[in-house]
Amino acid sequence: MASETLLVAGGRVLRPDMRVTEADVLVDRDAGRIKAIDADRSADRDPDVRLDATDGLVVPGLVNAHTHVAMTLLRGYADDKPLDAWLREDIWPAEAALTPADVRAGAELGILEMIRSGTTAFADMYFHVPEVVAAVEKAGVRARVGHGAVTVGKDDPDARDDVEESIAVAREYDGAADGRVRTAVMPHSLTTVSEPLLREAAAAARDEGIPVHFHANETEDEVEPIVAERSTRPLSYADDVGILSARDFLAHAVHVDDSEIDKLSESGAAVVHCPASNMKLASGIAPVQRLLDAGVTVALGTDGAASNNDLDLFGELRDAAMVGKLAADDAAAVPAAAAVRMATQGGADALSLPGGRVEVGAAADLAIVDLDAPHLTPQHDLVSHLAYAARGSDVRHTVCDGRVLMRDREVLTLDAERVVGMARERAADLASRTA
Ligand SMILES: CSC[C@H]1O[C@@H](n2cnc3c(O)ncnc32)[C@H](O)[C@@H]1O
Ligand SMILES: [Zn+2]
Repeated sequence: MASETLLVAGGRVLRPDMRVTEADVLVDRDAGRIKAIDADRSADRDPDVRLDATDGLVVPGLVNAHTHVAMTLLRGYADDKPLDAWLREDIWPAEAALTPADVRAGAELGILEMIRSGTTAFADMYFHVPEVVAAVEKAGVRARVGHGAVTVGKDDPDARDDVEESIAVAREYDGAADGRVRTAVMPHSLTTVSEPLLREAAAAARDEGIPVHFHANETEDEVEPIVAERSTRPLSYADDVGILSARDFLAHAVHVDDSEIDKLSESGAAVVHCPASNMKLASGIAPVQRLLDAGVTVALGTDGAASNNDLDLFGELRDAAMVGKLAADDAAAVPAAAAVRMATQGGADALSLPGGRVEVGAAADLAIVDLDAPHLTPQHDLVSHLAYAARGSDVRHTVCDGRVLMRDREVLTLDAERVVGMARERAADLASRTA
């Protein structure tokens, strides 16, 4: 029996080399792959499903390469503090009160927000991971998920338990949701996990062929103790404990020196740039153009919704292009195409997930951006529009793995009203419990 088809018809298409061409995109729904990109618009005149892309631009589904999705419940809970105080005084005490049902509600809310703004894949570091997996499965997106292990401040058995949970969760859920869920071992950071347990996490990940994901070089306060205690830079330490390989990806890399940029480039480890979170927590400005010049794979992440405060990756695209110029003191740095590559190809490559490119044979993970808007008029350069002018609310349809997740701005896989209502209830209850 012939497989079912989806035709995304009447639009323009962003190609992997950043050219924009007029074409229809034909999708094999059973395989979840792009079957044809047809400039003659004759690919399939009778598809099983048709999406209208008139006045639209078909782009790869965006990849949010670092978040803590259930932190949507903590959006606006604590603002205007630097990272360390924010985590210790507000966020960690609140997170200690989160139940599995809270994480489920927060994850569904975050995924709803991401589907609405054209994100089809994300990396998530949190706890109560089965709830995140269930939300991903239901919503139809892709994710690389993991349990974030923290050992600082815990006695030995508790510290070990947390790292073992990170390893066990990574083993158990890799390949869940028909392969849309992949995993990573996720030690929280180089300063919040002890050296022996970092080494154990690294060894387990290597044995399983699973990546390691962690926060690194986010603030000066995090770099200084490592340099003082170990007389080495944090990424040299990360390399030494075994968490800097071509599979691994780290969030932030704000305060990196030349030797660390070389290390990233030699190892093949990817960086997830989180410009909004870095600005809001005043962590610093990552040297993105220098990373790109060194050949490092750079992706974009929102970080959690409590330090952003949204999960709209279009905001990161714009922030990355803008702040990249400031960091380099050069208006030509991080041009629009580089920012778009980070949000698409860079994200898929960093996470080792399918997608990130609209090309034949690639995963059918797509966002169709509606160009018929005053703020997207005129249309001299659509790559410029994606980086500097488009917003998540411009996304008209979202497709992941060949399945339509949002059609004409209506999310089909989640009941938006129920998800928002549940998140409101859970957040109010959490606030009353932590007051
Ligand atoms: C233990 S699960 C992950 C953990 O990370 C916390 N977190 C959120 N944002 C950041 C950030 O910018 N740097 C470091 N850690 C962060 C989150 O609240 C969870 O506790
Ligand atoms: Zn983070």
